[in-house]
Order: sequence, then C-alpha cells, then structure tokens
Amino acid sequence: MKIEKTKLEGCFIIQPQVFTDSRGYFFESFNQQKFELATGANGYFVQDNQSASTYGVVRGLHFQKGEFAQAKLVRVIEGRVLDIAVDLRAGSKTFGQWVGIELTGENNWQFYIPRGFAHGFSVLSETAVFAYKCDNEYHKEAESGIRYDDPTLNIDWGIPAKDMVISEKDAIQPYFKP
Ligand SMILES: Cc1cn([C@H]2C[C@H](O)[C@@H](COP(=O)(O)OP(=O)(O)O[C@H]3O[C@H](C)C(=O)[C@H](O)[C@H]3O)O2)c(=O)[nH]c1=O
Repeated sequence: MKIEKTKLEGCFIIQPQVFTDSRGYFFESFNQQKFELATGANGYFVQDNQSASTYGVVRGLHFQKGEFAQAKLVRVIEGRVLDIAVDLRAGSKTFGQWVGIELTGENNWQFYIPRGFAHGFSVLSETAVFAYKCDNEYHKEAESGIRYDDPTLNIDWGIPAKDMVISEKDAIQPYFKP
C-alpha cells in the first residue's frame, strides 16, 4: 500500500498493492490495521455505500453536519470519476480549498476524506460504480451541501456543463459561505 498526501491536510490517496496473475487480479480493498498505520486516521467505519452512475453525472457537494459528520474512504470499482473534496474545517489553513483526484477501476486508487469536508464526484466514463466507507451513519436530518457550480469554489469537474446530469436536490444546494 502506498500513501500520498494531498495539499489538504488529512486527505490521502491510497494506492493498494495489486497482485496480478494469469487469472486476473487481487488486492485488499480495506485492511483496518494497515490503513491506520499508514494514515494515522481512525479506521473504524460503520457504513458501506455503493452507487452506479452514467457519464456526466455529478453527485455532490454533500456533507453531514455537526456530530453526524462523516469521514469517507472512497474508490471506483468500474469506470472513471473525478473525486472532489472541499475543506470546510473551521480554522483550517486550506479552508475553502478543494482537491480533485481521478479514481478509476484501473488504477484502483482510494481517496480518504476526513470529517469536515464536502464531497462529490463527476463521472468521466460511460458508466461508473462508486463504493465508499463512512465512519458515521446516514442521518438525513443532518444532510447539507454546496452547489456543485459555486462560483467561489470554482470547481473544475472535468466535464462540460452541458453534459452534467444533476439531481433535483443538488440543483438547489446553497452557495458556499466563506
Ligand atoms: C447517502 C445516503 C442516501 N440514502 C438514500 C437517500 C435517497 O433516497 C437515496 C439517494 O441519495 P442521494 O441522492 O443523496 O445519493 P447521492 O447523491 O449519491 O449522495 C451521496 O453523494 C455524495 C458523493 C456523498 O459523498 C454522500 O455520501 C452522499 O450524499 O439514497 C441512504 O439510504 N443512505 C445514505 O447513506
């Protein structure tokens, strides 16, 4: 497993060791002890999620508020996505900054996003299957978000606006409050 820091403290790119042979491949998609040793982060997750999307879908930017905030360990099982994390941690020197990581079913990279971030992704391939672990359960009442096209954040989703497929919920998210 290789760990790469990002410009947002606490956000890590994780490159698993992939074993290939004439049958195909194998890799440990999660190992709590190795994860905690490599990142220093809490490796206790309580919920796994999976979603499938077609090209142009943008899901996000989402987060859960307060005590229900979630850290996420995200990966792509099939396809290609541009995964975005936005630093919303009060007092963070990178508050309001974002980072985008291309996750694919080929590179098998994972992206760890601590609590205090908004998260979203855009689908760059025809289809994509996205899977992630959360360290806090879903609490609909604590859901919040930021407009994917917020002019202050000015996120480059890697796809033209004309191609974007947005949920009704995401189309009416509030603007970022610096
Ligand atoms: C997140 C979630 C949703 N749901 C239900 C609620 C809706 O009836 C349905 C679809 O939910 P939503 O449209 O919020 O799904 P996404 O747009 O993929 O939301 C996710 O997208 C971004 C990328 C995230 O990081 C969050 O984990 C999450 O907000 O699943 C549940 O039952 N449990 C859950 O944990």
